[in-house]
Amino acid sequence: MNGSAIAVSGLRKTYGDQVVLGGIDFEVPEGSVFSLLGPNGAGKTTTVNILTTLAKADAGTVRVAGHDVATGTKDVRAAIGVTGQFAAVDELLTGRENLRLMADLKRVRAAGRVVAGLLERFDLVESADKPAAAYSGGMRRKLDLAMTLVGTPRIIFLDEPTTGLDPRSRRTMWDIVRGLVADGTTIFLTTQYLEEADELADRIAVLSGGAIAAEGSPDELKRLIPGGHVRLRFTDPAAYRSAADALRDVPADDETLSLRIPSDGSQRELRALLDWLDAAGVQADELTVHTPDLDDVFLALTDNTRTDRTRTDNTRKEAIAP
Ligand SMILES: Nc1ncnc2c1ncn2[C@@H]1O[C@H](COP(=O)(O)OP(=O)(O)OP(=O)(O)O)[C@@H](O)[C@H]1O
Repeated sequence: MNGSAIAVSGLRKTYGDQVVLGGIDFEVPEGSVFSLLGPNGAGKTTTVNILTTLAKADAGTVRVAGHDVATGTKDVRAAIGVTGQFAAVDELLTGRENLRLMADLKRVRAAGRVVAGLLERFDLVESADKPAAAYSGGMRRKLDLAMTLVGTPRIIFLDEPTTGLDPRSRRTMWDIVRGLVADGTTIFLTTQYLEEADELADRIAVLSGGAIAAEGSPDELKRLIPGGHVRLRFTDPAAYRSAADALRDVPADDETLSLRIPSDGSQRELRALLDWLDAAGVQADELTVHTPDLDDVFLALTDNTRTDRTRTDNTRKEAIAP
């Protein structure tokens, strides 16, 4: 396998006149986490579908676990696990029965032991004999992932694995993913949560306009874009307007009544900024120091079509002295 779990070259896919993937290339080393990000409609699911043999490419080559997806469909399917697609949870069956069914389908030996091990690992022992219909969203996602792991696939596709989970369940999922990677599993992750990609991914590719707009480690991507900023927020539209007039060259957002001032967030720059605001008679209600994060990378590299951006934790809030 040359150390590559997934190798994609010149991958092209169109629907009618629409070029969804305009010849993309990327490689995922074995035992790593690769995250594909992009605005809604960028082609993430299309890519996952092609890589998992559910859709056909128009051109290019895709090798997964050393097999060409076009000619080695069976071999690819035997090597991969996909959450949310192949491993559909049957609501009427219990967690244990769902796992057992999957184990039987995959002809796993010592199925009872494998199932018991997975229930334990995913902390589902207590609810193992309840129907999946009675599971919470988080438990269902855990069961879904547990079902994906039956047969120990070497490459796992996780399509938005933590959407809708509370922060604790999300962290549990992250720990599970880290455990899988520590065991040598390769993870291909799509997520709406940039914080999740930041936490888990070794490499991230940002898909936009049919091409990979940037690829690199989370830190490399953050270095691609200019530094941080200070955001001033106002509650009074008149105060906002006069501040926007006073600070003419600063990007302003009329909807949120906020101004975005480029800054590295250092104490020296903040002091100078506060002096400048005082001199200009600007009185904001909230001042936020924002260091570059993946949200910034995402917004800089894509067409700003995404509005449901999530905030990462590196935003500090500070009160302005009246
Ligand atoms: N079977 C299909 N027939 C026609 N167009 C399709 C088909 N599947 C996807 N598309 C189009 O291809 C584009 C990419 O869709 P895709 O689902 O891959 O995007 P995505 O990045 O996964 O988006 P999201 O974040 O919303 O899930 C969209 O414009 C979509 O409408």
